[in-house]
Amino acid sequence: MAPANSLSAWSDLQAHHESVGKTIVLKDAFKSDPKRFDKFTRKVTLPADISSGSNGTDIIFDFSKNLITEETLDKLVKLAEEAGVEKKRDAMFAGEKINFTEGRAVYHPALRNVTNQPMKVDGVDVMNTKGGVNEVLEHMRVFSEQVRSGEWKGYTGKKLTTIINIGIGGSDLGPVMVTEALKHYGAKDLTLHFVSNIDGTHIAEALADSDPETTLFLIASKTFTTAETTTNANTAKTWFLEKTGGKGDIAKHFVALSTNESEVTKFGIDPANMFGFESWVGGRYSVWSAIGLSVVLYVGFDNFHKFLAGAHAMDQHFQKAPLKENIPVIGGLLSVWYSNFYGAQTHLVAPFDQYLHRFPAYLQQLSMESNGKTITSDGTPAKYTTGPVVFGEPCTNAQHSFFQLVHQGTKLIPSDFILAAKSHNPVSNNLHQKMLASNYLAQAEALMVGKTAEEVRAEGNVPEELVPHKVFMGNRPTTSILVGGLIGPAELGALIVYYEHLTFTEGAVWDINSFDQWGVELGKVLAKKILKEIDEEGAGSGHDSSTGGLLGAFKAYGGF
Ligand SMILES: O=P(O)(O)OC[C@H]1O[C@](O)(CO)[C@@H](O)[C@@H]1O
Repeated sequence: MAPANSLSAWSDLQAHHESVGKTIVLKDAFKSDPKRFDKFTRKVTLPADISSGSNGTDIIFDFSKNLITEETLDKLVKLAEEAGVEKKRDAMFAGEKINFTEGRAVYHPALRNVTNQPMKVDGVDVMNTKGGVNEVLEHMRVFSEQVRSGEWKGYTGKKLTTIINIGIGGSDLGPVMVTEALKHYGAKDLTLHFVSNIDGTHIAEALADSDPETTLFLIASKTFTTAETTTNANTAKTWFLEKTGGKGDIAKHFVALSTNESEVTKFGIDPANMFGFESWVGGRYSVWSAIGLSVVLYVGFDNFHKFLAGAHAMDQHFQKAPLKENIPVIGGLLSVWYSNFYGAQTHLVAPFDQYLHRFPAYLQQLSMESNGKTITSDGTPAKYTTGPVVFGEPCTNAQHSFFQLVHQGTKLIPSDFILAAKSHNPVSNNLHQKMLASNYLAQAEALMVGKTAEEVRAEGNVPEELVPHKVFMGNRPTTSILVGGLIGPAELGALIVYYEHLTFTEGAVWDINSFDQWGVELGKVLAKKILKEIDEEGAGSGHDSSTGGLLGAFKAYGGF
């Protein structure tokens, strides 16, 4: 594919930005077009049998508070066409090796293919082959039901009531985020810990809280070679064997979620207790795979299945909807619009939902590990900016911390606000929910309409020298996502996949490979070398004076 800036739609958008984009005033656009909300709002509906609402759940994506006209959207769609977004999407769903730097298919949609469409990689039916998607799902179902019912017992015959998932990156962030988001559905008699950091505090705190007789360890690692995970897993194994006086049965207390059977076996886990998946599942897309076992254990298989089904519904929308109606495509094109034509460097995602408090952290890996790239498909550097810095926190908390900058700072920060119409906890007669919703609506409105100097003065009693400080420029774009009911498993699945395919669309336009992650390697290699040097005499070799100086100081102060 060609670099994005060589496409004629790109130059067209540049001209359009100069003539139209720069001058759009959103509040005026709403005044002059009463149908603007309808024109730029899109909806998916999740069917009743999977959704949390008895009549199904609508999820509304209101793009109308973005700096676009109908012409802008048409031109962005043209860009997607010229960049081959549909072709690339179809290649992904056809199991082609679109991860061209690793020679791999990108086939995580198969993991949530609950309607069992034929899906093949290299001619192999990945759904029904031995060890394939359906077989692993069945293994997850059986195992989770055994653990949840107490039929699966620890080495002294007790029910397992503590689950410690040891993994990092995609083998941690998805399970953490989803179990938090679905806490309402979680088994109340299970305690979950997620240990990811190599900082010994993380595993030590989890172990301190746990009883070896009733603890199940899930060692979650696609490669089973990640230093943090293998080190934490070995520490957990040593703790388990010490605490049980060597009587503890690893087979009853340790399972592996991985693609690497030989490393799993070397660690001492019986391959019968391994839940596998394939190399075509990228780490940041792996919560749908065996890596989601902690989710299944916590919320139960039926809920996990609904989670997959909600994701599948969004996959189908992405595959079938025309580009102009295609919700993740529009989201991705808006990101391109702001990044490449307005110079925006960031993207804020603020869920107005406490259960979604880890959603932004999850999206950071999804987006930034996927599209934090410079090199395009022909091996040359992109001459345009690519993946934005994604950040966020739940609201209303974020409003009381960094929203000052979003409202009055010098940067343009395109923002997504997410709200569910219904709360799982309608306490105080829904007072909290109504206040939450009023903030969700008010923030987007305030960011758009702003406040002029005249309006500040009209409030009265404002000293003239304070007027400029109280002005809000407004015209700051937001996308409002409204789940028309509760956020249950299916709704969550659909929301995640919206962002997955938004990220896909961005990468497809930018002509980069969204599916590798070479950028994490260099630091890993250097850390290995330095780890050795900590145990050797001196302050290492071949380092710059800062690294060498700090290494020496660390050894002296730490007594190493
Ligand atoms: O599941 P693994 O193989 O332990 O990898 C963990 C994470 O590490 C990364 O490779 C980055 O270092 C991520 O892409 C991945 O999700």
